[in-house]
Amino acid sequence: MAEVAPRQPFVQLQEVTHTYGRLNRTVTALDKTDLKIFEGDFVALVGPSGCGKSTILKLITGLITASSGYVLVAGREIGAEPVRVGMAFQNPTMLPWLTLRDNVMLPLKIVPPFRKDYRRKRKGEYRDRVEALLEQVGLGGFSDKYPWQLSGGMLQRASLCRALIHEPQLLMLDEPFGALDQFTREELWGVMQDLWISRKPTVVLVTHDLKEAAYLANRICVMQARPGRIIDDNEVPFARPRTVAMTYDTDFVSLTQRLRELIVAASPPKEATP
Ligand SMILES: Nc1ncnc2c1ncn2[C@@H]1O[C@H](COP(=O)(O)OP(=O)(O)OP(=O)(O)O)[C@@H](O)[C@H]1O
Repeated sequence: MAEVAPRQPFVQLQEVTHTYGRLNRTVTALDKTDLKIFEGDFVALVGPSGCGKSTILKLITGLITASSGYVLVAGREIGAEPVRVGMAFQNPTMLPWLTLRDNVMLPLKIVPPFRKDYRRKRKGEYRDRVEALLEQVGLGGFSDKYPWQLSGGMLQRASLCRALIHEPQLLMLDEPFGALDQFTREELWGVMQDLWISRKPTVVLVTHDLKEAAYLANRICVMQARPGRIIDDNEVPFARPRTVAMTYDTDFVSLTQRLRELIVAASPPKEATP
């Protein structure tokens, strides 16, 4: 019988250590960390403040270089080949002088291979593509509005569109729903889930919200601080599409409680206050 080759991870951290600062003022943000993320996966990183979640995002996107160890994307060391990345943060940072359509269109103007065709396709295909995506996230009819005319939830929807419009191989989400009220946040989980189901990008989500991690991710990696390490890697077994109602089910609540206990145990002790 022919042997089946093992599936190759799309992103791999091998014994990665990252230290910020120099001389006697250094912080080991990440210590000998291993992580494998497969194509089309949705991985959430959770853990106490300062455990190195954002550092992992920066390493995977090549914004910083590991002090030691290897960061591989698509089987090659990061930086060897350009990788298309989409990002969304807590603050949607839209350009105020551009309409929603033009804000979402920006990556097509900047990122290869799209930028080469930008002028030619701008009025046609690219514009339709932006409109279709805005429609999918419930922003149909708002493309001519300016950022100041929209609510925080609407801007975050647009920010997800901007992160996805250029079909990124990797989607990095750094607490994208952290500044929204609970209802808007839950609505946006649904939007994000629909986008993931229809496009299957490889996603890494950093969040402090354990319910959000369990709603959205296929895998949840729990980290500890000082030094930053992954101490637990959980498959999330719940069927998709997930709903807010499911977050009250016993299995869902047990999972988030277990994660919470792990994080509390992994948090550095609070300094005593006089
Ligand atoms: N540019 C930097 N210079 C020095 N130290 C840094 C720098 N960036 C991060 N750190 C430190 O590295 C550690 C990990 O930071 P990182 O931002 O990755 O953590 P995090 O888990 O994303 O934190 P949070 O949940 O609070 O956003 C922290 O102790 C932080 O203070």
